[in-house]
Amino acid sequence: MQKDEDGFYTPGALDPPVALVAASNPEEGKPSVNSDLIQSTFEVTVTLADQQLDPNSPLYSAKTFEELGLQPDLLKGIYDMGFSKPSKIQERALPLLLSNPPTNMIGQSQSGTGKTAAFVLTMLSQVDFSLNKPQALCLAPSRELARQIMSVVVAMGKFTNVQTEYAIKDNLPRNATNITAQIIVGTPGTMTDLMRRRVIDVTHIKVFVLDEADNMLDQDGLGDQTLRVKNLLPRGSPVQIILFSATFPDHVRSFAANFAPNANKIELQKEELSVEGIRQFYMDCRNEDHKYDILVSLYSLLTIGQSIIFCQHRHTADRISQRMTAEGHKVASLHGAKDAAERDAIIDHFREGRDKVLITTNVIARGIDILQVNMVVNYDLPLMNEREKGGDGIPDIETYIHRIGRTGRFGRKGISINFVHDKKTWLQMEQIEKALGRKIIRIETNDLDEMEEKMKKALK
Ligand SMILES: Nc1ncnc2c1ncn2[C@@H]1O[C@H](COP(=O)(O)OP(=O)(O)OP(=O)(O)O)[C@@H](O)[C@H]1O
Repeated sequence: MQKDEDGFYTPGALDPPVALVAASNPEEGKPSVNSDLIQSTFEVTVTLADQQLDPNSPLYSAKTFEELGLQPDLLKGIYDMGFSKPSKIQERALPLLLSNPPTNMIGQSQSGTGKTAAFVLTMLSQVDFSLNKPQALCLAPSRELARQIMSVVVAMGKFTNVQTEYAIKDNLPRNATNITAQIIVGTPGTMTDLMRRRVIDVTHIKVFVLDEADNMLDQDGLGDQTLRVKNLLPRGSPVQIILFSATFPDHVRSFAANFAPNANKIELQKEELSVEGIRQFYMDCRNEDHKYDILVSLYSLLTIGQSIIFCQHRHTADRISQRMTAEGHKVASLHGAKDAAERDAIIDHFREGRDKVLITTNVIARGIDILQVNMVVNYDLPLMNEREKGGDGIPDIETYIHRIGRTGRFGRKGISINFVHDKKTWLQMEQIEKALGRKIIRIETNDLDEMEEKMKKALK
């Protein structure tokens, strides 16, 4: 797993608010209830409204945002973003998060189900806008995710006087002395640095959020740095600690419980971990080179919407993108070895849809929310680090869940395709399939028409 945190901020375009039609399988035969949604070419559509009325959906809620105890200015912000009803995690978490006295929370919900709004609304609710001091800190594992979270803070806080600041590399001048912003979002290394140098005065901090918390607490990942931030928080006054993720593997659960003592917990069962709307496929490639050929042959499908191609190593991402570019295809590559300004420009281009195919590493496996992404390719399956869990060759189930979760956001349909090319990778994929309890369907590599048909059907 890569630990990237560099660079400075250049404002990026955001996805437009949600007003979506996800097309359904006609057999499911649900009529659309929301007439002002875009009509799809498919016979029957399942709208976001339908899903939010289905008690079995993670997007379901029996309540309205008004019933969740939010301030009027924040309600305005939510509606301005195009949200009409809470999702399940928002309905369940918000009343607990906003209760008085504030209580810690460990919250789990599938990828793309609206966890960000739950913790952002909490930070915005707890802050005293008349006090120009840092009051809420939020950590994320990558600068790309920190920037995205900040864009949600700004959008939801549009009708408040909230002031915000980044704690990501190269954002503040070296001689910055004193941050007066109330909400600070960043990555752990830079956050620690700013706290140690007292650029962040911690006296008034009352909320501390970890997004992608299992990753942030993982001893083999960012755990040490995150712990350092926590240890720099004031000891006397209580700080509400909020941990959110789509995954909490067993080996971080007890650590999470110590990190956020006496927390309210919202947990998923193992079989609920992956989102239904993401159809998973695999392709049997002959060898490494054949993987490249197959990727190239998929290009027209990759660009129907947008796609993210995940590789295990930075050099693979670079090599593939250079080769594809030389052969006349338009692709971008993003990884932690690029400098901050470049990383910001690449992700912003992709968000704006100017690039349709992004070749990357685990750096953006988590949290990144780009609604137009309807395909994810695991060019290399995600594997545990050699140091972790006894060795290379063991599939990293959590990273797999997060990677495929870059598509199928908030009720949309998406496709993931795994490339396997030998017995070892086939067995690794079988382990993933078993762990998630969902079938991964084979697609022939030599029949492009069949491939296209299957994929288009999966997106219906
Ligand atoms: N109540 C809502 N109504 C409509 N859209 C929503 C609502 N809540 C969140 N969304 C949208 O759903 C998308 C996914 O939300 P978000 O990024 O918070 O997911 P997440 O649960 O944090 O996912 P991940 O686990 O991948 O980080 C975003 O585009 C967000 O704007």
